[in-house]
Amino acid sequence: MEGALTARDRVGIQDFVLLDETTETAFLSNLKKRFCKDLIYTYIGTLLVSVNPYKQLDIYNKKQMAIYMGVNFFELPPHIYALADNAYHTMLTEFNNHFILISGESGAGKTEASKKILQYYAVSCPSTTLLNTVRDKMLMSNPVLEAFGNAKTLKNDNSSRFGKYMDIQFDSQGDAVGGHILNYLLEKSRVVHQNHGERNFHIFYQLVEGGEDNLLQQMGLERGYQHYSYLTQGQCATVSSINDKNDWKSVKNALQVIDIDEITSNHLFGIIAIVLHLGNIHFDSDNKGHALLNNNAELHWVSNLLGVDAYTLQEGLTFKKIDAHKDQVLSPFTLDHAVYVRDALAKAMYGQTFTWLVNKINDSMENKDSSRKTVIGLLDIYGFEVFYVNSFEQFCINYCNEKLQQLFIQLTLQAEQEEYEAENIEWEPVQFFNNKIICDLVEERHTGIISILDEECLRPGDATDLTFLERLQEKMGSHPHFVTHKLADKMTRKTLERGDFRLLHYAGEVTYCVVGFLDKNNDLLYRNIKDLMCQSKNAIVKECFSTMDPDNRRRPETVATQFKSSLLKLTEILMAKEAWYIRCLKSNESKQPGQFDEALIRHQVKYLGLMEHLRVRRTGFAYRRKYEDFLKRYKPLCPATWPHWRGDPADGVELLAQHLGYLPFEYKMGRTKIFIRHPRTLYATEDAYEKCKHELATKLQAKYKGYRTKGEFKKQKEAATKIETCWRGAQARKEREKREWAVKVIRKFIKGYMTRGQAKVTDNSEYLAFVKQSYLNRLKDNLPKTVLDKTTWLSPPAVLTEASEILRKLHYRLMVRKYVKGITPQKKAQLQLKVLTSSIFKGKKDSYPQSVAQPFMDTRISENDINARVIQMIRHEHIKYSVPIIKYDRNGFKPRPRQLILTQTAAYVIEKAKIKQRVLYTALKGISVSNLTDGMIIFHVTCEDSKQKVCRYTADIWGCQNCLFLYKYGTECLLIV
Ligand SMILES: Nc1ncnc2c1ncn2[C@@H]1O[C@H](COP(=O)(O)OP(=O)(O)OP(=O)(O)O)[C@@H](O)[C@H]1O
Repeated sequence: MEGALTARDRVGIQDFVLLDETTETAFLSNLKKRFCKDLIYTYIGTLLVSVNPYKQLDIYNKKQMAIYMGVNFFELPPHIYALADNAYHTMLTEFNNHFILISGESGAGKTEASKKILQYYAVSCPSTTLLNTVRDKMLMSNPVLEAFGNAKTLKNDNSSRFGKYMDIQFDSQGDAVGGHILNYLLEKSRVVHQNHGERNFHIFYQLVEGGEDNLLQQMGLERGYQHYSYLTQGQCATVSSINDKNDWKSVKNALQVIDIDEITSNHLFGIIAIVLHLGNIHFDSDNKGHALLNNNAELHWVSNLLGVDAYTLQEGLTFKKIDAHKDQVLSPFTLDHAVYVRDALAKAMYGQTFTWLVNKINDSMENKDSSRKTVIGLLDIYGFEVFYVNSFEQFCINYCNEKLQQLFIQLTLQAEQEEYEAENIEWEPVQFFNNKIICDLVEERHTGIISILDEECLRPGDATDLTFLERLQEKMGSHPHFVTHKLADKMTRKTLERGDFRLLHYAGEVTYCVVGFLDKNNDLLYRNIKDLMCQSKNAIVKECFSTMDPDNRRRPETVATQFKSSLLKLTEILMAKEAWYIRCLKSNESKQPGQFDEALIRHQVKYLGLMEHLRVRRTGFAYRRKYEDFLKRYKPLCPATWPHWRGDPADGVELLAQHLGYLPFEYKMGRTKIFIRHPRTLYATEDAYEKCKHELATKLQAKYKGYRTKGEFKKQKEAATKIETCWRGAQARKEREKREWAVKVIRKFIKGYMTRGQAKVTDNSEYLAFVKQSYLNRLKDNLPKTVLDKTTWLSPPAVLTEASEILRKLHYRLMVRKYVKGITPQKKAQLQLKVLTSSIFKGKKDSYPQSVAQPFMDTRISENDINARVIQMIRHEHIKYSVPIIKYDRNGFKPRPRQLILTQTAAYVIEKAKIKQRVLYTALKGISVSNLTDGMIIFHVTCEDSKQKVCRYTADIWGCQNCLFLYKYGTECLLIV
């Protein structure tokens, strides 16, 4: 695609600066050559000349946009995208404000150009969801403003009938973050009157053609423009290039995007309906010539839609209220006057609504972030107009174009030449027509046309359009750019009516008809009507009329003066920004594609000052910069100036230029600036800078990374040291605490030791506890292992003497118990025998000691011995083990085995033993020892003895004649049955 485009673009010369000759013929021939090949754009340096092709060209798609993004001006064929992109990038690099002045006559393609630029920014700028919303609002403001502010004229089917200056705000990243629109002088007269072949504003037709049935019904409207007198005066409501039905849908959709909700939209369309109904209100006159309303239905709809009293409205349309002292007098209007008031109301309502709409759009596009932004302004203002009949509106529009041409001259031709002079640059002056003389003719205080018009509007007495003309003639007299029928020579007079005046504009002659000048300039609305509108239920009408002129008593500024002031402000806004120019040329009057009307284009080339601009560009310099700025930007390109140039900036720049290989004719050194002749030289420098920037960036990046890593390392080291210090501190504190604790413990220990003999007090309690614990611990490991070991028991500290003794006893008991438990019945029997023997023989028999170690093989104990021993044993208090014995129940002698601890029941046992003893002595017939090793001693008792209760009783139990007393031993228990 790019290749194809470049190939096509080899036709003609892309930049007029490179033309061999700077004649008008050569210029037009190049323009035509390119136009015939659909190459509608050509440069004059950085100025873009655009010729309206009147056909859709395939050069505005996203692919094309991508090709032009971030590419230097002259690297690609001329295009509006190239200009938009360069303005954008210059704004970003220099961080300053810019504006793109789009000029040309009506129908030359200004609005289209501004739309293309907006679309380009919408696609090329970085986007986020939020930014997309802003972007959509900016884009969608166009169809809304076009619907309400554009109309079909003889020159253009979509002619802007208002001036528009739109600021696109960018943040430092280059994101489009907001927008603001300034609107200038809407051609309100079109609401009530259209010339033949022209239409009212598009929105009226869109509503009656595309509006939904119920909406139309609600507003009392009928489908079709033919029902409305405000829409039929031009007799050309249907236009082939306009599709009102589709446009209606787009507008409704766009209103939503710009945050206008359904209720507000209905109020907005309600106003359109009110205007249409107003247009259908007709008046008759009574026999006194006073106006009478003859169409109550329309009045009803107007009052209904406005939400005001119908009678008051009727009164306002047919009477003037005059304050006479404290009373109010109603003065009836003539028929013409009533029509005038009706139209004035319709115009005011539409005009105010348009301003409201612009404000609403501004609200929705507003960026509330207060950070600094740069802007690119787009100025799309109505182009120079010459109609068959030109009125006050054309006068204002053409005055506006004069001002813009003046600005162009000031910023390009004049300023440029003055600068060369000031900078001492050799220069061959280029002659150009300075239109300041015409601007002065229109706007000069006291003597300008606007001042005279205002005077006529404001002076008391019967001022009329004709008296205004007379005053003009008086004051302007011999001005070379002003002619009237009276002042003209014979030849010219033929072309002028008596009520006309002619201005020789920079773009050509325009004859203005003075009729309506005073009324349009006054733009008055009677107070009673205004007050009534303030009471309207339609929120927009109410808001608009309430804020109209807050100071009700002061006469508002005239329309022309307001317009003059707003243009002055606009000039100031533009002068503070860097300018980019698009000069639009109309290719033919009949809006036909492929037609290159040479005469028409020659005329435009002439009045737009393109030849002069070309000459200045060719002999002049494309680029200039202050030495300091130039050096600041490009110093990295030369080792001598990088990184710092300490000497005179001019010398630094000279060195830089030489290092970059600038040829002597390519640049000039001025007093404070360097002037570079061709953009190519600058772009080559810029490319070298970009390349160098990358290298520098890599170096910087490396340095920065190193610096950051170092910093990071330093930080880490510092952190480590800190942590270490903290940790050490914590450790030291811990150590100190430990030591303190140890000291305390030792101190306590010593104190405890010193007072160990005393009763337990605070000072020795811990020590004693320690001593106890350590004694018990030691004791635990050093307990005597055998029952016979009587020496091993550790000697206790004083505090534990008693406890130690108890423990010792317990331990021995436990050992004894264990020992006893571990004794086999045989061994037990042996032992018992041994014990018995010991009690019998110890100390009595010489051989006794030797017998102790000898196990008994049989018993040689006499029955009496045993008997006596048993009794002794029973009596023995040291039997400490539980013994199951028979307890004799006194009531019935029922045996009941009972577990008794003998130590606790010694008395009882003894008592029983006595009984037994008695039994034994009386009933015992003999004792025998079992031959078996069952450890049984058998007591033989006679059972016949009836007195022997025990025996009898035992016999009951055993069921035998011979009662058995079984005395079982050999276990730890003693059993008596
Ligand atoms: N680049 C273009 N490509 C195709 N058609 C174009 C182009 N520029 C303009 N036109 C056609 O010319 C018509 C008039 O253009 P535009 O409305 O931009 O003129 P204008 O200079 O803004 O006029 P006015 O001053 O009356 O508003 C457009 O409706 C469109 O049909």
